[in-house]
Amino acid sequence: MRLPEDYVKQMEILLKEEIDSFLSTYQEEPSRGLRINSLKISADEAMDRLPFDLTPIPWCKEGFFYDHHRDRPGKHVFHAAGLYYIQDPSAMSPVETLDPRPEERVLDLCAAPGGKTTQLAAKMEGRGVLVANEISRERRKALVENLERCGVKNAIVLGEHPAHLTARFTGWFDRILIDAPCSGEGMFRKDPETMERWSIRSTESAADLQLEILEAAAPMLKPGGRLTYSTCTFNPRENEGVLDRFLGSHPEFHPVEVPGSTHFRAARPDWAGATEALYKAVRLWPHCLRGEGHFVALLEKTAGEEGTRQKPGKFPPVHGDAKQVYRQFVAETLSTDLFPGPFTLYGDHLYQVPADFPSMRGLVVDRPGFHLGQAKRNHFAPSHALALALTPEQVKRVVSFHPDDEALFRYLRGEALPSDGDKGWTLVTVDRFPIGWGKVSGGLLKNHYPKWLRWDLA
Ligand SMILES: C[S@@+](CC[C@H](N)C(=O)[O-])C[C@H]1O[C@@H](n2cnc3c(N)ncnc32)[C@H](O)[C@@H]1O
Repeated sequence: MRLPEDYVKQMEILLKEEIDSFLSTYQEEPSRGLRINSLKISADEAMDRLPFDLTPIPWCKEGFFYDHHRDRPGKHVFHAAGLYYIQDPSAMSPVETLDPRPEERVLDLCAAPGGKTTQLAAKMEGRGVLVANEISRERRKALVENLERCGVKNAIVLGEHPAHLTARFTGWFDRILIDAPCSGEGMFRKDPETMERWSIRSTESAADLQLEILEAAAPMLKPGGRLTYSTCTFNPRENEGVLDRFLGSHPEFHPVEVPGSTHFRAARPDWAGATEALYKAVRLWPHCLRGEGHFVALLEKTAGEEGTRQKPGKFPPVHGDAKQVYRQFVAETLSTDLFPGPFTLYGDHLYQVPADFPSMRGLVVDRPGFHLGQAKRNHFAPSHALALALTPEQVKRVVSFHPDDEALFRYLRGEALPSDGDKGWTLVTVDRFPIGWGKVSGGLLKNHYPKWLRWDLA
C-alpha cells in the first residue's frame, strides 16, 4: 500500500517510536466485525444460532470479530433478516460512549449508511424518537434500507444541512451523535480511495466543516444533554483541534470521561495545543487493538434553563379512505392493532409518526416516521419495513423456512411458491425471523420481496 508521503511524515512526527508498529498495520488485513441487532435477537442467542466463528469485541457487548476467510456474514440470509450489522469494530465505540436510553430524543446528524443509527436504535429498544439526518441523497438510500432491515420503528430520516435544523430543534434532543465527515485516515486500509482524496488541504477543510457541524448541533442539545463527536481519522486538527476551537467559544460544554475507555488510548490535546480537558476523549489505534481506528469525545452541556420549547408541528392529514384500507389490512393480517398512530400520508404512503414532533415543513424528509405501507384505492400494500419490524406472533399467517431451504432462496430471487396456506398477506420468515411479505391466492404464495433487494443467485 502506497501511503501519501505527507501523511507518513505527519504520523512519524506524532507517533515517534511507535511509528513502525503503526505502519506495519498497513501490511495486515482490516479487522472484520459484526454487531448483533438486539432489536431482533440477543447476543447470547445469536452466539448459539449464527453459523459463524465469533469472538467478542471487548468494548461492545453486541459486537463480535469474525473470520473473513471462513465466513461471509454479509451474504447470509440472517443478514437480510436484520439479525446483525457488519461494522468496523472501532466504529462501534461512539454509540457505546453516547449510550442513549429508551424514550429519549436522539439525533444522529451525519447518519449514512446507518451503522451507528441502527446501533442507537437498538439501545433505544424502539422507544423514543431517533432523528437520522444525512445530507447526501445517494447515501440516504442505504440509510433507509439499513433502518428497515434492522426493524427500526422510531426513526425519522431527514436530508438537511445541519444548520437548517438548528432553529427547528432548539433544545429538543437528549443526545446527539456527530460522526463527522473527515479525511478518513482510519479508512485507508479498508477503502484505498480515501487515500487518493487525502491531502493536508483536505484535512484543513474537513476541520472547518466539522466545526460548522458542531456549531449547528450545539443549540439543539437540551441543557444536561450529551453529545458524542467522533471521526475515523487520526489527524489532531480534525479531532482535538476542532473540539478545542468549539469549546473555546462554548463554555456551556465540557468533556466528560468516555465510559469503557480502559480499552482505548487517551486523546492527544498536546498534539493540537488544545485544552487538557480533552485528555478525557479517546483514540482507538489499529496497532493497539483490532479495529481500523477512531477518535471519540463525549461532551456534556451544563444543566440550566430549558430555553424555548418547540411547538409540535402538524403532519399532512390522512383522508378517510387511506385509514379505512389500512384498518382493513390490520384486521385481516395482524393479531392486534400494533400501530395506533398518529399517522400521516405522504403521497399515498402511510407513516406512523411521533406525537409532539416539531414541524417538518420545508425540510427534506425521506421518512417522516415508520413506513407502514401504501394506501391504494381499495387495498393496502404493507411495506417491507413493516414486515421486518414484526414478530411471527403478531401476524395471522406466517410461513417459516429453514435457512438452508431451497424454497427460501427461490423466494429471495423473487419467485412465487406453491402454497396451501390461507388466502391473504403472509409473513415470510427464516427460522421465525421475518424476511418479507408474500400474498397467498389461488394456491400460490405471490412474491412481494422488494425488487431492489432480490438475490441474484445465477
Ligand atoms: C463518517 S460518515 C457517517 C457514517 C455513519 N455515521 C455510520 O456509522 O454509518 C459522515 C457522513 O457525513 C455526511 N456529510 C458530508 N457533508 C456533510 C455536511 N456538510 N453536513 C453533515 N453531514 C455531512 C457524509 O455524507 C457521510 O455520510
